[in-house]
Amino acid sequence: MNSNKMTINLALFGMTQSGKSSAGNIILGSTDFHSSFAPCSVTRDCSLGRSCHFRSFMRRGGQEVTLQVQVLDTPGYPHSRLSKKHVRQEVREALAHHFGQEGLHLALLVQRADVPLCGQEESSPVQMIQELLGHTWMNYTAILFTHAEKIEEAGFNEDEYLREASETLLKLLNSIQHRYIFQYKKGNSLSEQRLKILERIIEFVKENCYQVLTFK
Ligand SMILES: Nc1nc2c(ncn2[C@@H]2O[C@H](COP(=O)(O)OP(=O)(O)OP(=O)(O)O)[C@@H](O)[C@H]2O)c(=O)[nH]1
Repeated sequence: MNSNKMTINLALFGMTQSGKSSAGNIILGSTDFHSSFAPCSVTRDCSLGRSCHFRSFMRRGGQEVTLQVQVLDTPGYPHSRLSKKHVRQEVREALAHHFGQEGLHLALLVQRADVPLCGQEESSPVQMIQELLGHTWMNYTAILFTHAEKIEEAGFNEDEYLREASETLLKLLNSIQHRYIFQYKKGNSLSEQRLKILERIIEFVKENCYQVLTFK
């Protein structure tokens, strides 16, 4: 790694229509990923998007670092058309292809805040993360709650929401050291949202001492 340049590698996981592509676009500040409402799964293939280079965003050892973010968008899991086996294989190959050598800094589990996370079945995205990232998955995973404006509309703040969350979600948050981000569609401008999300992601990556997971 060039000490004045840093690339942060992220992968998005989540159920169909949870808002993965839209979150990826917000993080990258682009429209690289096709995002739309549908009564079925939209994304069929993995794809990698790259942000522009940010200057004056991050410092390391007193030096200004130029930062670039790479985001891997993945098909929803479970998928409305593709088998679970197919999706797992597609994502496994994409992780090895894009992050095999460089490594993955953080997997974002994209979860709708207005859909309670209940008992984790074999077909849940968390199971896929565990399978693909291996036994240290919990050190490299954070939850990105989309549709967070629905929480506000229902009169909850973030702390109240988390206090009343399902046992499954609370257990998951405990195991990933309470790494979570709320993404709001209303109110803040897109660039404000992006900045807030990026700051949290960088915080998590720093707390993890910039460690990465590699895939052979
Ligand atoms: N209100 C609201 N809508 C959102 C939010 N995030 C995404 N959406 C909408 O949800 C729909 C699905 O978003 P996508 O980004 O395509 O979701 P996806 O997980 O990539 O979908 P698949 O590829 O089908 O799995 C789109 O209409 C988005 O505009 C959010 O935070 N709030």
